[in-house]
Amino acid sequence: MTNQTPIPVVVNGAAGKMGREVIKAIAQAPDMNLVGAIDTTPEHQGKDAGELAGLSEPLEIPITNQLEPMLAFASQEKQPGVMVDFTHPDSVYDNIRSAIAYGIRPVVGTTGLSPEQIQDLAEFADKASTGCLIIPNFSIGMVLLQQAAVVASQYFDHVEIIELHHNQKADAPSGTAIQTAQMLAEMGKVFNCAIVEETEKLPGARGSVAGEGIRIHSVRLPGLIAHQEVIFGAPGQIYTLRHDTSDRACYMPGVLLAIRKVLQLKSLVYGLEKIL
Ligand SMILES: NC(=O)C1=CN([C@@H]2O[C@H](COP(=O)(O)OP(=O)(O)OC[C@H]3O[C@@H](n4cnc5c(N)ncnc54)[C@H](OP(=O)(O)O)[C@@H]3O)[C@@H](O)[C@H]2O)C=CC1
Ligand SMILES: O=C(O)C1=N[C@H](C(=O)O)C[C@H](O)C1
Repeated sequence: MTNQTPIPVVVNGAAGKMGREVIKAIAQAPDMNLVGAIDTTPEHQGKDAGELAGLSEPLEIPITNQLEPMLAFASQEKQPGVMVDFTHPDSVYDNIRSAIAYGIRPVVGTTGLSPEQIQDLAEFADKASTGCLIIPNFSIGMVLLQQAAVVASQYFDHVEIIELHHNQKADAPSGTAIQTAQMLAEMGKVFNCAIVEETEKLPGARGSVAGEGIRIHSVRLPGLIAHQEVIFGAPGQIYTLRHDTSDRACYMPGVLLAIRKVLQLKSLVYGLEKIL
């Protein structure tokens, strides 16, 4: 490790399930320094971010709901700063724009951005020549599953996606399932040509069509964390790819990599596979 100044990092959504995990990971990364912890939850205001994350020692960084002043503060650091965002689909677009406006590089795990919003943010980041990473899934296992699915899609014409998550998840389908379907749709063929005329006796029974005929089904249950199956079918065979998350720690190597990589970028990049 060199003597370089640590990367100043602001965590947005610091009191959430992912935010707490990110704070623990940053506290253990010698090349990073937590400079701000934002969260809107009223009962966590003023609490120490480290203690809330379960660290034995306080980090002396209190949780605040003041994003803009914190971005302004981080922009005064010697090193360019990074904002990690794990908040909510309703706020993430504005959070990214604010960070870029202050010259702070966003590393975004929050899902639920529309394609139009992502396009708009890409133009905004381009104009500001500022790196921005939007990563629907930070786990290496999911990148490998998606790569395997792309290979399989060359040989199978029928595929459906099932994603299963905890029931506190705000958006459906998951950002990962949408990205997986996009990757398959980019293969340049139409999947799942119907061989009978189908009638849905209950609306939604056949899931939602993401593009090129690819259907996504969303399951929400307590007891789940994050899981995805991509199921290919052909006469006489089924090929199933499945990824299971058993601990949110699985996302942390990807988050730390993204914090380091975003400083080298001058535009918006979408997907962990692009920075590996
Ligand atoms: N890319 C990836 O690999 C992963 C992505 N995710 C995504 O990350 C997001 C967060 O997930 P998770 O941590 O499980 O969710 P949580 O609800 O546990 O955490 C979100 C936190 O952000 C707070 N919050 C909400 N709005 C704002 C805001 N405008 N500014 C600051 N803080 C805010 C929430 O407070 P309050 O509860 O009071 O609203 C909460 O404390 C989701 O979109 C999820 O899909 C999750 C896991 C992995
Ligand atoms: O909300 C979650 O938990 C997760 N959200 C992301 C998504 O929507 O794809 C990533 C992972 O599935 C966990």
